[in-house]
Amino acid sequence: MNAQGLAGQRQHRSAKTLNRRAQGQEPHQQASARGASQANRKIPRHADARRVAYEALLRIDEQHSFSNLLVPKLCAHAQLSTADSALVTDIVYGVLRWRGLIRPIIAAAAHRALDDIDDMIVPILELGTYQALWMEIAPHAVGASTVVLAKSLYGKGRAGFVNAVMHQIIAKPLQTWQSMIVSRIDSHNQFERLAVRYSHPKWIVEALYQAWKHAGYDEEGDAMAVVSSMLEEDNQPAMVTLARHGQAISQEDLQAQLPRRAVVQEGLLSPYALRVSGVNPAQIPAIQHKLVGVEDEGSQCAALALAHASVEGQASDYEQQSLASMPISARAHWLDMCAGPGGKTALIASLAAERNIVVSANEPSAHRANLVRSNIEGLPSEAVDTVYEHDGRYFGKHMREQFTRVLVDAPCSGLGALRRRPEARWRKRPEDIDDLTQLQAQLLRSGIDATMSGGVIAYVTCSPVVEETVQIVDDVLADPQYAQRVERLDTTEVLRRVCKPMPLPNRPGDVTLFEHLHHSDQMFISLLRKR
Ligand SMILES: C[S@@+](CC[C@H](N)C(=O)[O-])C[C@H]1O[C@@H](n2cnc3c(N)ncnc32)[C@H](O)[C@@H]1O
Repeated sequence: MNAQGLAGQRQHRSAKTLNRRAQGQEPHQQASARGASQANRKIPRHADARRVAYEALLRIDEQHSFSNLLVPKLCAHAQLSTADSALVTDIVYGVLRWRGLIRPIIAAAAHRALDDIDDMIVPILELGTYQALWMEIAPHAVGASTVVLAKSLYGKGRAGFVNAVMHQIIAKPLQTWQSMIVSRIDSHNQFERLAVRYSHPKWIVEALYQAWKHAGYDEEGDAMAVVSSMLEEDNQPAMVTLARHGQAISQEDLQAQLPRRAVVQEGLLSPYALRVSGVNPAQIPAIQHKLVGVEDEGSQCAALALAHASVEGQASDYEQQSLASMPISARAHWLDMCAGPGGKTALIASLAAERNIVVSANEPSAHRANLVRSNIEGLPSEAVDTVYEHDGRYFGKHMREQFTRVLVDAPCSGLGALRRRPEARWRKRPEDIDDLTQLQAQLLRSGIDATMSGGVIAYVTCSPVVEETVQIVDDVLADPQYAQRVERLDTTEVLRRVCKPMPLPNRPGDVTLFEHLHHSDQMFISLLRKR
């Protein structure tokens, strides 16, 4: 199958789905196995783990559910054991991550296009393929359990088909399938080859390539090999990272609260970070008391960069004269303009409080604004004076030059955090980025306008995509209204000063953190100062 064949197959498939949606029908309402399926699909209590995984996949596809919310809910409903719940999570997340390769394998093994296979059977084959080729589960046992699942839901006929396809699939190891499928793609189409090998949409592979080329790291080495490493990282589950809220608790006291079984690693980038696995964060007392949050290290670096960049002139005077004895309204203020759910708010507000500075947070979504309020409960009451629910563009107009530091953690495509959201890569569209860039630029302008002379603005995204990052900053700074009034700071210098030693670009200016280099989410940080 050539590149166009694979891409065409996916497009055709989604066109088929969209067409059904346009007619008011969900995909499951038309395929041939459907009549029986609806009755059989009600998950019984104590259902088999694979049956729960199947239901999760269907609902994620049909109802656009989020896997991180749906899977625990279904596992709880089915009263699965902890081990079975972990199995369901592994399988569902694995299929969601790898389906860009799993689907061509199924099509090749079935000797037919995926569109010619019943929509209700494809997820059963996806689950079987992932378990047989990716997990260390005996392939023949997987084949048998996959056939049993198909038979129990859709009867003997379809189980026979599943049996035949699974038989083909387990006959070859993953590497053989991978090479075979990739070799069918034109060797000149390197992006498509990487897209299929590492199961990403091609446009994301191209966007990551461009992001790397712009990021200013050592140019030695093959950029395509670097992109392969990034894609590989996207397919690995991320470790949980904790962020201590400033001096609220020491690293030692936090470690003492972790259960013995926890695997603990010092932060790689942030002095406030602790990486953990084998522990449910919700059960750690310091998390319950909001002295510590769950926050990726890239985000922690962004918060630290804002807090430690040098302010000058009026902003510097304000910060130095800000005293605990002063009323809150008279103290220096920082603004967290796009704050929900409040991970960065808690860290920057704890750092600000150490200097008698107050943070104002803002989040237009009421639900997310409440998450911000909840996230800051462990901080001293004067650390955050208000959680506004405005559109961020309000501040540049109505609170001009009020803040000494402003964080614009802009809404973005989130392509830098794909490893945390297994289904996200298939839901994003290049048009999503076009829709966001205008808002991103307006929020940055608003942030600059809300900053007083000598103050600092951090423009941050958890996306490395050039159009959402460096291009936004370049365009705003090229505008004559801002060109003379704003200078770009050297973010590499600030991160070198406040974070642990880490790879940084070879030139001064903005920094993009990359999963494969920093083992954090991909985070873009640009620091600007108002003249
Ligand atoms: C990347 S998230 C922020 C993450 C947050 N800073 C944290 O660390 O937890 C972007 C946020 O911007 C909010 N947002 C969307 N449109 C906005 C607007 N017009 N003005 C301000 N915030 C907006 C979104 O609701 C979302 O919560």
